[in-house]
Amino acid sequence: MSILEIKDLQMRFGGLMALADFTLKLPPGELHGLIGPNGAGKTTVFNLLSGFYRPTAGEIIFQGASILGLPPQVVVRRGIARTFQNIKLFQELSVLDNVRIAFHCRRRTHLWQAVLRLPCFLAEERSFRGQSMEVLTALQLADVAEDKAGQLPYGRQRRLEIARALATAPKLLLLDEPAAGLNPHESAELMGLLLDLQQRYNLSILLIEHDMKFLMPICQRLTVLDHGLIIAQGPPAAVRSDRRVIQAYLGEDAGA
Ligand SMILES: Nc1ncnc2c1ncn2[C@@H]1O[C@H](COP(=O)(O)OP(=O)(O)OP(=O)(O)O)[C@@H](O)[C@H]1O
Repeated sequence: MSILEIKDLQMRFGGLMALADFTLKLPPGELHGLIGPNGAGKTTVFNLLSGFYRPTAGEIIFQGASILGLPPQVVVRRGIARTFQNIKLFQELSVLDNVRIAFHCRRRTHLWQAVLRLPCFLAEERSFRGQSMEVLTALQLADVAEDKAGQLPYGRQRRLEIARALATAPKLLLLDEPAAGLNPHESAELMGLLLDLQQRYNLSILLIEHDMKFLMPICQRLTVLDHGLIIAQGPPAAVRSDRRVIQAYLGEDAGA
């Protein structure tokens, strides 16, 4: 069974068809790449999956149930977490607190229990702190847990965004250009780290990335969008040699 099934998804903004007939079945544990030129509709797919937009047509089934029309905070609790193209951290808070905040959506104790500092609240806090440190360790950020997020080098801020998404205990992780702004060495390191996370947390991952070089070796399959339409879907080798992909997206880099 697929963990995610998207059927004929459509998003229209006034007269602009940003996405049409988008269909994808994602098996559990797949790392799936989403590529295409600027404005092709990639981020729109993420906004639809995470509840930021409501589609004008189509269906999204996640773990056997429709998530259509659910608001973002409910979608997160169902098990879909995302990162953004532009980093959205709490710059003034510590690295650890940025991750601890994300545990909020898993909190079982109530505000009045926090105010009275009841044992159940304190135990939950301790558990969240421990789990946050585990996530930071997985992202190789434990050594900077007490530093301000805004003072981290750019590459580490990108990793912190992923750590924060992981803290919501997702089954499906949506990563919007996680390697944007990284140098080739940092990008390669990040892709290796993503493979580790996929195994460690048993994740399905949908990953938007512009640089095909990094995507090809780590993805099981790819979907290529152009002007809101899927022009190819399949294993990297097949997609790479698809004539429409070469024309629309890869151009002269296809053989590189
Ligand atoms: N909220 C919106 N209102 C109007 N048009 C939008 C909105 N969001 C996206 N679009 C349009 O939909 C199309 C697809 O945009 P989208 O951001 O999904 O592309 P993308 O493939 O992620 O591009 P990029 O690689 O540049 O991030 C674009 O033409 C964009 O201008």
